[in-house]
Amino acid sequence: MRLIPLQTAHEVGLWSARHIVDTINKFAPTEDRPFVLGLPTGGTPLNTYKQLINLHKQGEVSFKHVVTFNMDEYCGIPADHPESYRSFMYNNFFNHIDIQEENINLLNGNAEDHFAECQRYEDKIKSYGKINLFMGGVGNDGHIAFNEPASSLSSRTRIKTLTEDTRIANSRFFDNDINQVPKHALTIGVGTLLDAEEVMILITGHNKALALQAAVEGSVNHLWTVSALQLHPKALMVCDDPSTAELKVKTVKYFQELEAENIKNL
Ligand SMILES: N[C@@H]1[C@@H](O)[C@H](O)[C@@H](COP(=O)(O)O)O[C@@H]1O
Repeated sequence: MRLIPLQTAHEVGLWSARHIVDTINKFAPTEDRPFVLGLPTGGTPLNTYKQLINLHKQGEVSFKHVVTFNMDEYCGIPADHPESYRSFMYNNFFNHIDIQEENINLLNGNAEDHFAECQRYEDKIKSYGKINLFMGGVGNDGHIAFNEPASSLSSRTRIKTLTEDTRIANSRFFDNDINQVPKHALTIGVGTLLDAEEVMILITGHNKALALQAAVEGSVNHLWTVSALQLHPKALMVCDDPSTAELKVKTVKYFQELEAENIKNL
């Protein structure tokens, strides 16, 4: 695991966007060999999306040959609901870049047959071989995508019941009214995420400090599904200072030293 200890959420946005752009450009995608990018929603990645749009406008990256797969989607709200993850992605990212509509993959939370919809998604990912880089956030309770505590660490895309904690946390997007927050969502599984070539998790704010501690210093544990990344050969945690509050000083110091070495060796 590589942990990038930064100061602010803004820096997390800059660093992660630069990492995505550099990884896409190094891959040099073409129509026949597209770059496959996994994407999250939430408040945390907003800085990254803004910065990716800036870098695109400055001509530093094209998304023409990038295929995207989003992590999750609510069930039971219309696709054009302002808080659907589809709306979030178009409003905050897709409408501002040169991605081709047919390269955007989103789960349909209103599919009549959830099982078939989730299988279709898994099959579509497989048709590209693998996801090259999956970006994610983390819930206060350490969930990744909507893999709530006690999710199987080998789970695949499926329907999940959201915990009350998650619905309370997400009620800030629904007039602070938990009754408006959907009770179910379709989500990629922990196993789906672990299959990606590289996983980059963004962690900002003091309310994520326990999740980061569980991810880095805890043991692999299905109650903190983000801890499954300890099993991934190329996992990257990009953090701001408040989110590291529960880590041991020596843990943060070690990762700071590693990054200082990396910069020296560039
Ligand atoms: N399903 C999403 C997750 O993918 C996201 O990581 C989490 C944290 O969101 P935020 O970044 O707003 O704290 O919220 C939701 O539960």
